[in-house]
Amino acid sequence: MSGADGETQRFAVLGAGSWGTTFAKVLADAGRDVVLWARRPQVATMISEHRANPDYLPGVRLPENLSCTADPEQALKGADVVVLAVPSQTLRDNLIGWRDLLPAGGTLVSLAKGVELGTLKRMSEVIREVAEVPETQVAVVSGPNLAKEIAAEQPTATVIACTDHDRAVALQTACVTSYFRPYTNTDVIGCELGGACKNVIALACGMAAGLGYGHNTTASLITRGLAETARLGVALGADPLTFAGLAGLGDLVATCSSPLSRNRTFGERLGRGETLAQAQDAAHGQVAEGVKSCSSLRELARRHGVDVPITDGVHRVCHEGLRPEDMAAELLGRAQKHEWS
Ligand SMILES: NC(=O)C1=CN([C@@H]2O[C@H](COP(=O)(O)OP(=O)(O)OC[C@H]3O[C@@H](n4cnc5c(N)ncnc54)[C@H](O)[C@@H]3O)[C@@H](O)[C@H]2O)C=CC1
Ligand SMILES: O=C(CO)COP(=O)(O)O
Repeated sequence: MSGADGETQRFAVLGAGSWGTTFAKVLADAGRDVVLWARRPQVATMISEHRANPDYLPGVRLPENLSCTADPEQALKGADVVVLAVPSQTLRDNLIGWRDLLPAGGTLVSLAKGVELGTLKRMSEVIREVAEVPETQVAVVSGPNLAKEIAAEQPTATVIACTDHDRAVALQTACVTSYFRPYTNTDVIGCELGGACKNVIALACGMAAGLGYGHNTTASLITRGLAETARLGVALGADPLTFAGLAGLGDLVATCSSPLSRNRTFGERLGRGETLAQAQDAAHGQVAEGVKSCSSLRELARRHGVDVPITDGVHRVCHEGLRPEDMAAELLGRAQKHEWS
């Protein structure tokens, strides 16, 4: 990777939703040369001419040194680092369209938090497969990173995970700002699992809030959610310590507690008795990844013989008509056990 200090790299951020736009702002604020790709030309025009992306980040002024285009070829021209910021279930198809434009030897970075339906692959696995690159060329960013807070330059930390430590350090250097503090990790599996699972647990916490339950219920779901995330992660080869870190507990707490979380908000609507379709309408096209990842994670856990009762309940509420109050009763009515068994 050119420029270990991050100075000479050119970044393409593909996806101008909440997180893609915010991450591009972070890179621009860090002084990097960055081009953002927006799917809709009107979004690209709005960003280029008015320094704003009001559909996703109302009230946020984007830096002057951030350019935006709706042409992927233009976004990717000369890029050393490609940041993928589209919803996880769309990553494969988008990447197939961009494959021939990707830089040889460049770093591919996933911002997406999900597990692909059908293949049950993590996003870095999808990237490796489609782009035909080694795992050392793929990095992921994951942590307590609610886009709107970061766009408002509120302090936060994150994890940049790559099996190639030097590559992770180069990215860390490239995106550090006064409000954004990245740490490195080589446990890509754990960081990705943490990011995908917390969306499902946030749906459960939202359901609990919608049912009128308080902080004890939320804390119990967060803690037992972390236990099932770690169980699954370890079965897949993750380092258990990762789940105590920013991409595990950190992201879980932020997402399960914040009204800014789309997953938690979605779950809250279900808990109040709305249907899946009503909750989807209210999301206005913004992604609540856990609604799909609950199914892929549940299947992944089944294949590895891992018990994930909260994820299973969320799947059944979202896709099999179980009522949230019945999910709560079922979770409480399970056979009693030791906390760590
Ligand atoms: N928003 C947040 O606070 C954070 C989001 N993430 C993750 O980043 C990924 C992207 O999330 P956001 O930017 O928040 O999503 P979003 O819903 O705000 O934006 C998604 C973007 O992808 C584009 N896109 C490209 N192809 C698409 C397709 N086929 N269908 C739908 N959209 C398509 C959309 O036009 C839009 O610009 C997700 O996996 C999410 O879990 C991770 C950390 C923070
Ligand atoms: O990943 C996130 C925070 O780290 C964003 O969560 P939501 O997708 O639920 O808004």
